[in-house]
Amino acid sequence: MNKTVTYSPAYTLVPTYQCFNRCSYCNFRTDIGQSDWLSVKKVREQLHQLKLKNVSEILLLSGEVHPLAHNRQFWFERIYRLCLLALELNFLPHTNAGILSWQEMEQLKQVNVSMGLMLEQLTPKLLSTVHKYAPSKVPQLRLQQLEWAGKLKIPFTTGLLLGIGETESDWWDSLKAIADIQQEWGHIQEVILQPHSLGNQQVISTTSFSLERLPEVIARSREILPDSIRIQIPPNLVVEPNLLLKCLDAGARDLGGISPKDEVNPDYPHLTAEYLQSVLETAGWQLVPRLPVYPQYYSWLSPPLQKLVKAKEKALRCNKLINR
Ligand SMILES: O=c1nc2n(C[C@H](O)[C@H](O)[C@H](O)CO)c3cc(O)ccc3cc-2c(=O)[nH]1
Ligand SMILES: C[C@H]1O[C@@H](n2cnc3c(N)ncnc32)[C@H](O)[C@@H]1O
Ligand code: MET
Ligand code: SF4
Repeated sequence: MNKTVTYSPAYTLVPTYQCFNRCSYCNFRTDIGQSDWLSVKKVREQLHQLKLKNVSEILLLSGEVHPLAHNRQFWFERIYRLCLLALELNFLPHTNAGILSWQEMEQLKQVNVSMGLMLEQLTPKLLSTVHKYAPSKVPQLRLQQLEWAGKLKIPFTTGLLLGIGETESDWWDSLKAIADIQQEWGHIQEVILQPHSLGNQQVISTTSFSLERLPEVIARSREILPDSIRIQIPPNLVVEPNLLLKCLDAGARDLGGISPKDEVNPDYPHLTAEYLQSVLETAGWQLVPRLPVYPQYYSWLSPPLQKLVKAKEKALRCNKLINR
């Protein structure tokens, strides 16, 4: 068996924390007008400091502006501009900015090597609970986004948020929906199985996902999802070494972006890749860095993006040798 586990050395940018949705599990959002927009100037400074570190991915995670709000265009252009800047500085952008119009997605494809949107869960019943005030979380809308990304040939990351009030059979329904979309379009690189983890900002006082169930969810996901999809789990939310190893035994093969701060779950700091490697080694696993786009999708990218990706791939290989 190939005992390789991947992760993406990443840095997260947040264009805005302001969000018109109110998912009751969210520790990220602020109300409209209650936080600053990330400026191009500030990002330029931040990214310049990063230049020598081994970071390849810039993950842009954003709060959302209502599609009909007067500042939707301003929001979109800021995100586009930040992606461009990241590219100019030789980083590879991956944007998850929630629901986008077809045109917005088409434009972001030009400045992203891959994009993401969590399905969360397929069941509509969450629309009367945790998603009651979150119009962006309508499951059919999210499925449509996954299909559009497929039609536009955008390498994509999606996933489930576990433990937000869904049942066990809801998990399998959500996974089957993703499997069906993959069957048709083949653009889904990874599925994140994200355990809902309580933080100190969120409005509900429900419980976190019971982590000990994660290995069985992974094992069943491995049966439902096609082999072309890698299963990702966040190591900062699954910190107990034995549990992490059980998740790998069950079929997880990717640890996602490892960045200085997990913006979505700021109460759960990331461990370093070196530490994770030391845990994985005890069971014969090897942790290797990857890019935010997998090689089988390189031909989907525009020629300038392909060129940059190939250069980054080379750099990744060299760094790996230097670090050994
Ligand atoms: O590559 C991605 N990683 C996503 N990640 C994983 C990310 O790579 C890292 O685990 C950290 O969030 C980086 O700070 C998420 C993590 C979460 O806690 C919640 C949501 C996401 C969503 C994405 C995503 O769309 N694309
Ligand atoms: C960007 C993604 O972050 C996830 N997300 C939002 N809040 C939490 C939380 N408390 N715990 C874990 N994941 C969360 C959702 O799945 C969203 O789509
Ligand atoms: N707002 C987007 C979503 O929920 C991405 C960031 S969530 C912290 O899909
Ligand atoms: S999870 Fe995303 S959509 Fe929901 S409130 Fe938070 S930022 Fe907004």
